[in-house]
Amino acid sequence: MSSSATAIPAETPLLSASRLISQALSLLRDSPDSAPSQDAISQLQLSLDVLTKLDPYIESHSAAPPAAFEGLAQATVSEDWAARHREGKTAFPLGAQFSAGAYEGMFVAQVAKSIRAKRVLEVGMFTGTTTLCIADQLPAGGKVIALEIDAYLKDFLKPHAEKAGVSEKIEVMTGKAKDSIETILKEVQSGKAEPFDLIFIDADKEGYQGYFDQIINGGLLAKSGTLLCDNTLYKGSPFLEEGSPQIEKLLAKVPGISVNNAVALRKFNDNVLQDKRVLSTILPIRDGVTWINWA
Ligand SMILES: C[S@@+](CC[C@H](N)C(=O)[O-])C[C@H]1O[C@@H](n2cnc3c(N)ncnc32)[C@H](O)[C@@H]1O
Repeated sequence: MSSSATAIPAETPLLSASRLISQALSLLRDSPDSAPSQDAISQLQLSLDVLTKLDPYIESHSAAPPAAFEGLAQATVSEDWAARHREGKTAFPLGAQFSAGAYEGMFVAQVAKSIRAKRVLEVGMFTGTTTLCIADQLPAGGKVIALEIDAYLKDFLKPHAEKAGVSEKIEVMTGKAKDSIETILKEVQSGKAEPFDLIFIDADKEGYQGYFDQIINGGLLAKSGTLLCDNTLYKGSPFLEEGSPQIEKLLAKVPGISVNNAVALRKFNDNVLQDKRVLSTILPIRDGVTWINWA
């Protein structure tokens, strides 16, 4: 484990919520036989507000996405993903929640802008909400190469990218990301293409370590480049003790959580931390984003 041996207290919104919950629990424990304490209930309600209003507030007070984002978001939300999967158009059962949304899309785009990125790689595109945000922030001649297993999703993004006027800045490579990265690696290693200024890994979670190894071992990330990896705080699972009753309960009770993803991301976080070639910080952005640079 990293971090200083001396813990400096962090006064955060999550700490406010946890303090309120802890006080409510004490009130409930002190009156086990009577009706639930009204104080406890109102404290739990307040902590619920602090927790559930955090992400919407961040989103409403962060940079807005490009105008064409709205149509793409609406199409993403109204699509019948279960039907598309039954028809064999998507390899996996997808859903609107697979999109990183406006706030995270714009965060990735702002990173691209701040480092003056010209070449960006996105591993796992879905409907391209983040792709669109990135492309909108790239300078003329800039390119985001998005890797996506489903050709259906490439077609899904097309009209929205055209409407946004960023089609020439987006190249979607369909097929398994591992194979697409291998193809790109050959181009970069033979000098036919430049390494990437920014890479965003957001495909299958069990594949993260493999993508990281391909990228870092193969020199796909430019020397001053930034690598971002999504979902590294996967629903709260990595920081609950492995094998504990708490993690078992989380895995059993949180809808849509995958045990394999939880295991893979816990290992991935440990490996990244121990990899002396890179410097990394986990940012509590939505489901967690790890920010990685060369050490
Ligand atoms: C979480 S979504 C990506 C969200 C997107 N990056 C965003 O910011 O909105 C993951 C995507 O990765 C794709 N995917 C999963 N496994 C893949 C693989 N082995 N190769 C390529 N794409 C894959 C899925 O089809 C899905 O569209």
